[in-house]
Amino acid sequence: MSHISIDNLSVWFDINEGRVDAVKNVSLRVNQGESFGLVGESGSGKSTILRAIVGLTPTWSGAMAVAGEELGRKRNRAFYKKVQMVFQDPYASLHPRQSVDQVLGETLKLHGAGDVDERIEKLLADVGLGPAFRFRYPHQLSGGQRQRVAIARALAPEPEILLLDEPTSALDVSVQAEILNLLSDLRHEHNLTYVMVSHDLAVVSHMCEKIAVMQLGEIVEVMTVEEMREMKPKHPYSRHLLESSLGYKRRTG
Ligand SMILES: Nc1ncnc2c1ncn2[C@@H]1O[C@H](COP(=O)(O)OP(=O)(O)OP(=O)(O)O)[C@@H](O)[C@H]1O
Repeated sequence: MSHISIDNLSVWFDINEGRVDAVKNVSLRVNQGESFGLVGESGSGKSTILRAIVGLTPTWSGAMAVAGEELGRKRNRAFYKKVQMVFQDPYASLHPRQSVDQVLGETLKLHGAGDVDERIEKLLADVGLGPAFRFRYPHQLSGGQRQRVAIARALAPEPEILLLDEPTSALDVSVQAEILNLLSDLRHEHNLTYVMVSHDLAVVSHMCEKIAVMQLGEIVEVMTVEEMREMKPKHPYSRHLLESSLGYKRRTG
């Protein structure tokens, strides 16, 4: 059974100028423990798929299921215990007036955890932050450290699935690899399933086993990382994306 299954998902937004069809008839399957990448140009609908899974898009049709349970219109606490999201911008995702202790403590209490002190220290250690970080505020942290705190918060309910929306693109290049390596280690240590959005093919090829290429709201191709590395994408848009990411010019004649 797939850990995440999506069938014929369409998501649209009704705005003043008319209707935006952000995701069109998308189907995908993610197995337990797998890391699944969504790539494609800006505006192709990648983040909208993650937002639809967590219940942040009001208008959608199709079917979505997580761990065999069909998702309805509302998500309950049990859902958020299973599925957590890490956003792109760790500056926006942490409340400036909440210390690390408060951020993690509140999340743990919300999900009914006991031994909160011990769990906070364990979460900090899991994301490579020492106990000294516990009483810091976001403005006292670097971008990479903030993203580590955001990841610790996502891990607090002991989820099965992490949805990662460009988790390193707001960070300095020098810390991007550190955070990606941390996420890889955490996946193996906690047996997590990932769906990761990125427009950087190097990032998804490092992180994911399967990659879906999106264009204009549709998935045009799903390929394995081996197929991608061997330059075997079938769809012309996937080939274009791959070639441009390698900075590599096709010879035309
Ligand atoms: N709340 C919203 N209201 C109206 N249109 C929206 C809304 N959210 C997203 N869209 C539109 O839906 C489309 C898909 O957006 P989405 O953010 O999913 O793309 P993306 O592939 O994740 O892009 P990026 O890589 O730039 O984040 C875009 O045309 C976007 O403008």
